[in-house]
Amino acid sequence: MGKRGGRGGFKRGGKRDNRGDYDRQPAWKEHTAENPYFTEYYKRRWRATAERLQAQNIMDESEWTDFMHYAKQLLPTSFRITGNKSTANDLNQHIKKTYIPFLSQAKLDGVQLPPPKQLDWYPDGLAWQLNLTKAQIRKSPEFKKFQNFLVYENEAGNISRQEAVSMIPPLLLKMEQHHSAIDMCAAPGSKTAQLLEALHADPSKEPTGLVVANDSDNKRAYLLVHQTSRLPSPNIMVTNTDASSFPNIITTDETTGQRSKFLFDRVLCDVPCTGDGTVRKNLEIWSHWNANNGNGLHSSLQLRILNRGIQILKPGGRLVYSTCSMNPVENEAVIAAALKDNPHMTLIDAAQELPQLKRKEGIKDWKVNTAREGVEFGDRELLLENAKDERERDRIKDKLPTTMWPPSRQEADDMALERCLRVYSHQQDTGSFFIAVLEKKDVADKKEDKEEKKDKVKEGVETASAEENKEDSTKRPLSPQSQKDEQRPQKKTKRDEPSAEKGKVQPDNTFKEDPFSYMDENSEDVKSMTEYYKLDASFPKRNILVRNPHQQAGRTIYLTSNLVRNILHSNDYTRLRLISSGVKLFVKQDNDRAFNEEDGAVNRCKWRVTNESVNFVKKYLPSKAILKGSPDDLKSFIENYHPVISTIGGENGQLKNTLQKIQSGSHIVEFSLDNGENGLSQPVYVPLWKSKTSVSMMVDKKERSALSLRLFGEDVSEAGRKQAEAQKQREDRMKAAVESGQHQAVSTEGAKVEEGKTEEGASAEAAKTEESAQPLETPAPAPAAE
Ligand SMILES: C[S@@+](CC[C@H](N)C(=O)[O-])C[C@H]1O[C@@H](n2cnc3c(N)ncnc32)[C@H](O)[C@@H]1O
Repeated sequence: MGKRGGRGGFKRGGKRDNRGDYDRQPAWKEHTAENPYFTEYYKRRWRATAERLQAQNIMDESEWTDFMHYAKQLLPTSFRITGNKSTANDLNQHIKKTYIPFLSQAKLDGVQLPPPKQLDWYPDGLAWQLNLTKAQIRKSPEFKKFQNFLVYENEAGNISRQEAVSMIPPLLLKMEQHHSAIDMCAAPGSKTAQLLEALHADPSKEPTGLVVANDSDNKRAYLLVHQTSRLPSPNIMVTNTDASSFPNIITTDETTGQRSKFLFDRVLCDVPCTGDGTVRKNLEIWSHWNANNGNGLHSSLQLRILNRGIQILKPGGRLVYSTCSMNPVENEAVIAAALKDNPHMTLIDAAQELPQLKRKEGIKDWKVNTAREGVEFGDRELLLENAKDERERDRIKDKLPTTMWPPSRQEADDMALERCLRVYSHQQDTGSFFIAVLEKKDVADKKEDKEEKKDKVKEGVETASAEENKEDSTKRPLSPQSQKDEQRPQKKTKRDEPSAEKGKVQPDNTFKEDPFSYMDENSEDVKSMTEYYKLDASFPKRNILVRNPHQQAGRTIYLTSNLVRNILHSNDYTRLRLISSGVKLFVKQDNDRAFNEEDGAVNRCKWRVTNESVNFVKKYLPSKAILKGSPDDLKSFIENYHPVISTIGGENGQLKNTLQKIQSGSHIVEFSLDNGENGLSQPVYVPLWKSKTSVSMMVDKKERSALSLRLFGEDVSEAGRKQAEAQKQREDRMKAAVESGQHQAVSTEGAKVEEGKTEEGASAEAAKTEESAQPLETPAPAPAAE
């Protein structure tokens, strides 16, 4: 989160100097939900002159106790139902019909436990909150079952654990299927997932938009590759750059060949922040919190990222800036500075959007912690006046730019800073969050704006607009005023080098990704794929991507959208620091000996459809090329990884007859599974690999288990059986230990295992390795009999 450690130097009880209290912050007691500096910063309790009663004035005095009460409670779990609209509504109905009734009866020690509740402000009721402790869940058989269901569905990518308030920014971005969006600071990717869902909301339409998920941290960028693969999309690009100098993207008009700068319809700046809105989840923030951290982030990163976001936003486009901090220096101050510098940007009144969401208005006045300069809430001009020499003056200018201070009341009113949204923990039992929704005036508005400005200039109200001169320079991220004030050199990035400015690509030796190239649509490999699968002529053959410079099919073949293809043709991927794009389309299946040696096979094709691409590929197949299966058939595939064909679906299985007749290789099966309650009203499509006498369903084990749970009420898969066995063994061990008087030691161990299971979620995702990011689609080995 870009948090910085507090500066050392002043120990608790150490020598006092004149620098004020905030800078004396000691290494506070580990993980105590208290921090007097936090309280003093947001609400002063002492020296209670009327003006100082609340240092930042972020909420009414009367609310503070309530706020602190919630801030000290652990955060309830919240989750969203993911996927397109119809599958998400299905699963939501399943939760309501299958789980809520019996969870509403659940009691612990005779006391009724609160069932999960829908977040009333979230569209279509697709987000839920569960307010129980881990221990309560563990002890309640009903909730334990529900927890198990959540874990499986989360792993299968059908639900996503996400902090409730973190769901707000993408909703306010109003992403549609034709929009191109960039998530500038995207990892671990929960908001990117929401953008992708919006892009694919209507499964009957092929989206023309784009989602670029960017993060400057290399490891976290790979986490994005994993996270975005949960919602496979040909319209995704994952990049690994510093958002404050995000490179210009070029696109080429296919008819005229004209190259132009690409701008986004939607920009999300969910910037690194001090994170004090997440204290209910990240307890360590209580001990590390320090007002200086917010000061440091304001100009070094947050404002620079926002300014770059504004530069790459299309006129008429929408931008959301958000932080999980309550600090006005990281919030309204950044927005005010950006608005001053970009008169073509306006704050949108989002009062009517998400009407059920309780929120407070943005603030127009705040104070800046200047304790390091010896005055607690100092005035910048006075500090500069009192500086003892030029060096100190330069340091103050550098550390405390003017943009940190509030604009004049008139300016704040003109900017309508009250339109920013502040959401606090006590309002609806969540974390705290800050969101600002901005819009870039479109061309028509701009004309009006210019006219208006001319009039103003005539009237002598304003001098020429900075907007006309606004260039897309990564070297001028701060406002003209602050530039003038600061006269300090900006940190240089590689892209700031003169040759980069002239369009020459600087070799970046730190970037080691394999190249991206598109296959020749007339190549033998592409022909073999299209002929074998009988792909419709509308299949976008020219968008088949490979990861080598030779346009040759490697082990994995990807599919991208037209727009991604255009971008990849028009830009050097190393300049964009592109690390992945598109959806995994086919994987080479070349280790099935029986298949390779099979006699008489026509159009033998070694490219098998992946589970990620099955829903795209099936749209281009003639309907008779899609096999049909029943719930019994599916059960055979879930129970056994490589069932022998003759055993599939029991005695009356239809699918086995078809499988016995068709040639070996990759096939797609449609399962109609709706029983009115399982939340599977849409057919489920899965890829199969048929070998000589056996078949494998190429679906990873987590998804098998989730399907099994929905269909049969239990996990009948091999993995599920093993897990159940392990659980039973643990319980037996615990029982034995209790009997032999070692209860304490073993139950702790048991609890740890359970916790590990229940903690699978956004934060646990972060720890996942690349290995686990790979789907567990192991190619079917030829059965022993073959
Ligand atoms: C608040 S988190 C983003 C959370 C994310 N939007 C989500 O909802 O899952 C901030 C992210 O910004 C990244 N970051 C920090 N500095 C950055 C920069 N200069 N450019 C791009 N990303 C940056 C961090 O690595 C971190 O992943």
